[in-house]
Amino acid sequence: MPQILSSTDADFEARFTALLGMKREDSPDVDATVAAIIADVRTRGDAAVIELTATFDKLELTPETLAFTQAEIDAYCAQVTPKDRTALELAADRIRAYHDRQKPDDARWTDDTGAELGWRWSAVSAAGLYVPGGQASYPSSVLMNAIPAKVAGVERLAIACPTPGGAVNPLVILAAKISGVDVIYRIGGAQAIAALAYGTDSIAPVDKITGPGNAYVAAAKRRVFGRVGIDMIAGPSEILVIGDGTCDPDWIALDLLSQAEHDQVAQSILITTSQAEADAVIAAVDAHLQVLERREIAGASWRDYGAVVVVETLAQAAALSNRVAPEHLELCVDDPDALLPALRHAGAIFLGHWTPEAIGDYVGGPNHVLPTARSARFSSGLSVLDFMKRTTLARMTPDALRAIGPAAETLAISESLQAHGLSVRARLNKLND
Ligand SMILES: NC(=O)c1ccc[n+]([C@@H]2O[C@H](COP(=O)([O-])OP(=O)(O)OC[C@H]3O[C@@H](n4cnc5c(N)ncnc54)[C@H](O)[C@@H]3O)[C@@H](O)[C@H]2O)c1
Ligand SMILES: N[C@H](CO)Cc1c[nH]c[nH+]1
Ligand SMILES: [Zn+2]
Repeated sequence: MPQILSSTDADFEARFTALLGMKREDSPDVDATVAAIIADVRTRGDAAVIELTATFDKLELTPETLAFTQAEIDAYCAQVTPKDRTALELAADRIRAYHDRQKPDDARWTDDTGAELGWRWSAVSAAGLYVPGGQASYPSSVLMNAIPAKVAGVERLAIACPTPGGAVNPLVILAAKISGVDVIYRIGGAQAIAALAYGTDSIAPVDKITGPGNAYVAAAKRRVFGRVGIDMIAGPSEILVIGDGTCDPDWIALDLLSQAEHDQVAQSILITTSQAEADAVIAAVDAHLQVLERREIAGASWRDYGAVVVVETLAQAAALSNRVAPEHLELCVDDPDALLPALRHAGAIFLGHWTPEAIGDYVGGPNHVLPTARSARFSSGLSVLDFMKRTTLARMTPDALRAIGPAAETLAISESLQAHGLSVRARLNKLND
């Protein structure tokens, strides 16, 4: 059974706070394991990656087989059915169209002193794209990572994707080909993140690592940050549905299960103003859990981390949702636009009964790599900007330097940084010659 809470219960605040504090992924155990894996890869390079892949993915590799060859890529792509290819291409087109709109503009202007100022955006040179592959395979995550990187103009794209026991989903390979990826490594987990960050003899290091993954992947990304850039913590999936009793409870149940089936530590929460809806959704989830293919994973997630919260008003629901800051937020209410202004913290919001979160996972257009573990309070879903950085530009003229240079000199003296002041003064003196 999930946790069942009612806002009128005396212990509601304590129980809701405990729900927020649940440790689903950042446990000290995971972090200690990840620290040891990263250290091993830094020390032993390919040998460590190969050994860890044998341990965790039950796959024997050599330095020569770490990456798929072109012949393998072509052979896997040829296995994809026309129906699957068409669906993948539709998804790719929609994701590209959405992300094309995110391209930022450079800026350049001259202020009233004559100083020319601005900024210029440029792409990182090489990106490492993590595509999960432990408990499920994710062709869609290939597109969600690679397309914004391409739109940004990244020169070299490397994918890391585990293939447990050597099992390969041909759609993952086709998605990589469609989106212009340069190399696909069949490695996963913390060892893949470490290899992309630090490099090995066979794996060239990248500048930025993006993409979702399980708790080990998320912990590894936290640890390599600084050596490389990362997008965000996109860990085990989450969904929060706000209901007002107007949606089919079966639809809500399936939406909750769609994220629960990702991982035993995924989290699905319903907050509703209707006790009848809460009861009906719980019953519908139970019914689906009898037959769902991934019922073990989804059932464990629902039992251990699921929650149904009954509240008195939608305003209350919105306030609680903001405290959760979920990865995905579905507004299964009669008037989602009326509720939207009250919702500040969520990775992605899905408006109305006709917008299942699963559309966003595949074909909606927005990115499905989204912040989890309450990090939507301060970060956003993957975008073109994650693959770019902004460089500022400045050009002084003699007049501009005359106007603002003395203030710089004064501030340099106040910081006891003599050379700073002198570098400005040398030019001002020249102007006074
Ligand atoms: N937030 C998002 O945007 C988003 C998007 C898609 C998927 N996801 C999440 O990605 C995750 C995918 O997880 P997954 O497990 O299927 O694939 P994964 O590729 O993330 O993880 C598999 C790897 O985990 C490592 N691993 C597993 N057990 C380990 C252990 N005991 N010690 C050390 N390493 C270990 C192995 O190296 C293995 O290769 C799910 O949690 C899913 O919810 C999130
Ligand atoms: N819901 C996941 C993000 O949490 C993304 C995904 C890919 N495929 C299916 N779902
Ligand atoms: Zn999903």
